[in-house]
Amino acid sequence: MDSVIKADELSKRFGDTQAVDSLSFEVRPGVVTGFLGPNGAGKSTTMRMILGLDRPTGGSVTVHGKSYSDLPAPIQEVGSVLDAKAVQSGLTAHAHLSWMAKAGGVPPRRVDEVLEQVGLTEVAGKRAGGFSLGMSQRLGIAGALLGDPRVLLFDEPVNGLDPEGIQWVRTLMRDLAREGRTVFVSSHLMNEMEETADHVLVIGRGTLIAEASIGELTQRSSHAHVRVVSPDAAGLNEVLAREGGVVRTGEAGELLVTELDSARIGDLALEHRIGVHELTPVRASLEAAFLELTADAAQFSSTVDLSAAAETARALADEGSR
Ligand SMILES: Nc1ncnc2c1ncn2[C@@H]1O[C@H](COP(=O)(O)OP(=O)(O)OP(=O)(O)O)[C@@H](O)[C@H]1O
Repeated sequence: MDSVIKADELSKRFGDTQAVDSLSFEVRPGVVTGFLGPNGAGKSTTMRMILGLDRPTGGSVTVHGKSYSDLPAPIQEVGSVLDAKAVQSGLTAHAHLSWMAKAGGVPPRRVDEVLEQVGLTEVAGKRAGGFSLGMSQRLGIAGALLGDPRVLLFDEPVNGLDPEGIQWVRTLMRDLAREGRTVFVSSHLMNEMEETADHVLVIGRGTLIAEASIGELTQRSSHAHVRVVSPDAAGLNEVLAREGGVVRTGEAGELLVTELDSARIGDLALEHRIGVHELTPVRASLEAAFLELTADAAQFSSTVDLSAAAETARALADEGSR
């Protein structure tokens, strides 16, 4: 499918800081695309440039082939939450959204619809300034959905949310993508992206370090394997090795097999009349897969900034293990 957001050699310099450095990428509709990178990597600046809030110092970024300022009805094409606390704190939730609707040419009935959608109907008449961070995130999301846009940008949307709020945001993003919308969401947490995104762009020091689908990344990784428990582990080990399996033995005597999938392992066990008590495909964690990917990129690609890749992998792994 055609890309909706397209960055071409996009760059932004603030004084001595190269916040975004010749970044090229495309974001497609119908999936959640994660924008992953450690703090300060340039994610917010990139999102601000997509929304026309920061001017690129080089390159360009477009939405549906146009720069944001050239979109005829921006709020009805692109919805965003950059800073959940950026509401007019003196207004009620309802008044804040009504003001946004009026400014954006959106019918007033949408206000009640989006309040309902984000679960804020009960507190619609309360001042937004008194909202908790979770409620503010919901209000920010209501504002993003107001114009029923086909493109949604979320900058660190789960920061400060409780587990129930996090689950709610994840489900919402997946639902929006399933409706065919383009969902672009930033995070500095690898684990977060693993649960939410279908595809990830990884940036470090303003440059693109890796791009992959989550499935590709975690299934192709050498850390992906099949866990097999058998009363005749030694016999099965021999059979699997003969058929091209690479077998390690785990701490509890289980077999950890790569190069053969679970169906083939099950068939071979049956053929040789060997009992199997457990047969579980285990995906690699995104973290392990990413460390491997950046190591590969460092080995094979001259276009990747090696020290940035290593630094990014380290920073993301540190965050993940915290
Ligand atoms: N208005 C600004 N003036 C000067 N420097 C800036 C400005 N905005 C961002 N920067 C710098 O640009 C770099 C990228 O920042 P950016 O906020 O885009 O990163 P990020 O990946 O979104 O990280 P975070 O999650 O911490 O916001 C950082 O070094 C930051 O200090």
